[in-house]
Amino acid sequence: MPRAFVRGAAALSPPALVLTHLAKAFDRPAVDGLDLTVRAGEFYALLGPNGAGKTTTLRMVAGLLRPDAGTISVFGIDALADPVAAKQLIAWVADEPMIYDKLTPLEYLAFVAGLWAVAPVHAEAQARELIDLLGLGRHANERCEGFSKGMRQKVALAGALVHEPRLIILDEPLTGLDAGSARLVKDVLIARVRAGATVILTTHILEVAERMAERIGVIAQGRLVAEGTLEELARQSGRRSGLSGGSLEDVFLELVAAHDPGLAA
Ligand SMILES: Nc1ncnc2c1ncn2[C@@H]1O[C@H](COP(=O)(O)OP(=O)(O)OP(=O)(O)O)[C@@H](O)[C@H]1O
Repeated sequence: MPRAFVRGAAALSPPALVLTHLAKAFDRPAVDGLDLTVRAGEFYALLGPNGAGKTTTLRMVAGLLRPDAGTISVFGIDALADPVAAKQLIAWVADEPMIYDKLTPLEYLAFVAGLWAVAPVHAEAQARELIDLLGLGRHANERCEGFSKGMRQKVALAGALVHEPRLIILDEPLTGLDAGSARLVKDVLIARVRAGATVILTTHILEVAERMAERIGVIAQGRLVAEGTLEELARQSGRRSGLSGGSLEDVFLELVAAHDPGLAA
């Protein structure tokens, strides 16, 4: 499908994700009145220091945690009122995903596709394509129990994509992958965005956000403290510090320190 057509369709779609005043506290607030909008068809990276509330936010979007307050809308669907409809549009890939060790990648993907009621012929074609794209072809018929952490991560990603979700949410998807595997995962995600899907990922690898994301959101202490393209973020941080330019690392540390002086170097 031509890219311009895909882009045009995305522009007509409701946003992939709208969070308003989202809040969740454990013994103290983890997500604290978060407002965030991710457009349809966008590659969006969520950055923030350890404990900023990124995973908690995404777990609420994926329907794994109930917010204390706020709203979650996924392509216009109220995810709190109709979680099943929202979940059908979402793929969630945790930072330490669970897969079934006794199954082979092909069996696991067939199982997951069955849960989503994907037609078996289509599911098998999807599964084989994903397994090949992620470099797992040689292991397609081996049980996952002998797989390395990186191989398991790729099986989990393939499982999350097999029902062709419109919103793909990944928590630290590239941590622990070698350079070759990371490249394969990045290529698969970019291909999905080109085909019209929306990707939201968290990462501590700033270069990933810098190179892949169309927009970057920075979270600190459970709130969105800055958002935009890399250039926009640099301008926001430059205005504060009186400096301009700088790498995403400079900009990120500046923005986070401005909202949490305890983190200032
Ligand atoms: N299940 C839980 N029970 C108690 N506290 C929790 C729980 N999950 C998260 N928290 C707390 O909520 C806060 C936000 O955690 P969260 O995992 O969302 O941060 P994060 O931005 O994803 O951090 P990291 O980059 O380290 O993964 C932290 O203070 C954390 O200790």
